[in-house]
Amino acid sequence: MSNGHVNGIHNGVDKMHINGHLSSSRNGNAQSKAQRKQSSPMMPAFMVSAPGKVIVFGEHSVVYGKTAIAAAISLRSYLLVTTLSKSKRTVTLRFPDIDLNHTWDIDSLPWDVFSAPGKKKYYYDLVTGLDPDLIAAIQPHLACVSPEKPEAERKVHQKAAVSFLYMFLSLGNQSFPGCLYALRSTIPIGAGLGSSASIAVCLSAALLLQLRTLSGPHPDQPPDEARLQVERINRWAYVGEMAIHGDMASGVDNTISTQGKAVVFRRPDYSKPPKVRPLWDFPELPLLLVDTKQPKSTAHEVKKVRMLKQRHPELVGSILEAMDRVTESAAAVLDEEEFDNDNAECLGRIGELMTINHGLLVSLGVSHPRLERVRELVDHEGIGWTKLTGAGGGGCSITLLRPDVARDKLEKLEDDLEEENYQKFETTLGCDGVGVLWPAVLKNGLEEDDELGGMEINLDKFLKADGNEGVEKLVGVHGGGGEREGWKFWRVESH
Ligand SMILES: Nc1ncnc2c1ncn2[C@@H]1O[C@H](COP(=O)(O)OP(=O)(O)O)[C@@H](O)[C@H]1O
Ligand SMILES: C[C@@](O)(CCOP(=O)(O)O)CC(=O)O
Repeated sequence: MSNGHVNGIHNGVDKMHINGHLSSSRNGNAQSKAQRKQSSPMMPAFMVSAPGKVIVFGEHSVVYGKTAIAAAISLRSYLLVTTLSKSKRTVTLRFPDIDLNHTWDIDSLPWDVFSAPGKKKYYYDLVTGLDPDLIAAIQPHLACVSPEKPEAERKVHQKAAVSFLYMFLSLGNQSFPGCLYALRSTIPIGAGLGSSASIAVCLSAALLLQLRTLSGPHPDQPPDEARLQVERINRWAYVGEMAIHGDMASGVDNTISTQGKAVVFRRPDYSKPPKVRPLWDFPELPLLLVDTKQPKSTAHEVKKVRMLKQRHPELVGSILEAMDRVTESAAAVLDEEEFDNDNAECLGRIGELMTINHGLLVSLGVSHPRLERVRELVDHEGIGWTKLTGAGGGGCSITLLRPDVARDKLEKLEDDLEEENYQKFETTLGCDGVGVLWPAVLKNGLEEDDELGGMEINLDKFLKADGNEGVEKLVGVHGGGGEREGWKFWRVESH
């Protein structure tokens, strides 16, 4: 780890004090004056951001240790973290996309349960399952979240809240400063594009930054060090994902959201970290991303497959095995040096594998008539190859477009989709992973290290920003390539 200030944050030995190793503020004088951490100035407001993803191959089979290929997309979540003055002992989530605004009194949270011997976890721990006692301790603090809302909305709120509270209570301690976490996302919610994972990644990165346990990102950081930071963020984001989806979550969503670009992912042993192979040269595939606008539940679809597997272990086992072969074949094709994303034959090979993958997903029962309708429209016109992406049961599909497809055919498809209430998304694959804007100030063309100027991202404006465009403009995303001024990313590539 590098020393000194990184990104304006101290790192190094003092993190141990903050993350609970030495701190014992609740029993007063146990800590000697000499050991006590010097009071530090209030942190500036800062932002973190993490992308959504598409699973190109291997959803569901990945839950059973098979291979998946996933790529980060340009749709992202943005989290603005504001530290409150010392006297304010509250923590607030303001997530206007889902109309959630909830405040907990920090001192009323179940710190004793989370810091009990055998329960306490540290920022460097690998947590591979949720602790039922800790989940139980959180329940009373969820019960008060949006009690007046209809059941469906309440569930969405509680998922976000449980993910946050589990991470906050595991990583933090009672002397954590009062904070406000404001979140906006350009990723459609619950559409199979990894909205929950991107939020878990933002929250994990924010908490680890607040605890001063991360170094960087900074431009001259060695890739090994950057990888360690990204690994830590990912581990805790996985905990947040499990809190939403249960222990069956494979971790592919949070991994691609943290790391960015594209990855070949496998988790054969859930007690160990996954095996992740980055695909640095992931080709710019001509993809059409379509949201069916049919709500789905990942947990429900994953459970359906589990039950099917219990009823037909051998049959489902062989389907999962076939899915693994499809993904491995696709990885091999994408890895070929001569793979050319403008070449019809190359695309056809990937397209064929997508069609097979989709067929296998259908046989597991995770498609939906609205997904099949997209496939029908695309197949009828011979436009490309379509598969569902994510958990299925609704959500999104991806279509790999033939390079020679006539413009008018494509326009007709787009019109048909619009008429039938589908939403098309323009997005790029292989985008950056988790990023940090520290402090939350846009330089407006000034030099990076110019201390004098810049425009602070205003909380109120952020909360009220109009749609995806408004959010992106406010956080400094501009230009067709999604350039972001001032944002920094952990650079893990070593080539
Ligand atoms: N923009 C958002 N603001 C707040 N919470 C969100 C947002 N997007 C997603 N979430 C949380 O993530 C959950 C969706 O997770 P999930 O069903 O896995 O969908 P996805 O497939 O998009 O990841 C929601 O119920 C909500 O708790
Ligand atoms: C179905 C699954 O493979 C992917 C789920 O993706 P999403 O939540 O629909 O974005 C589940 C998992 O990998 O944990």
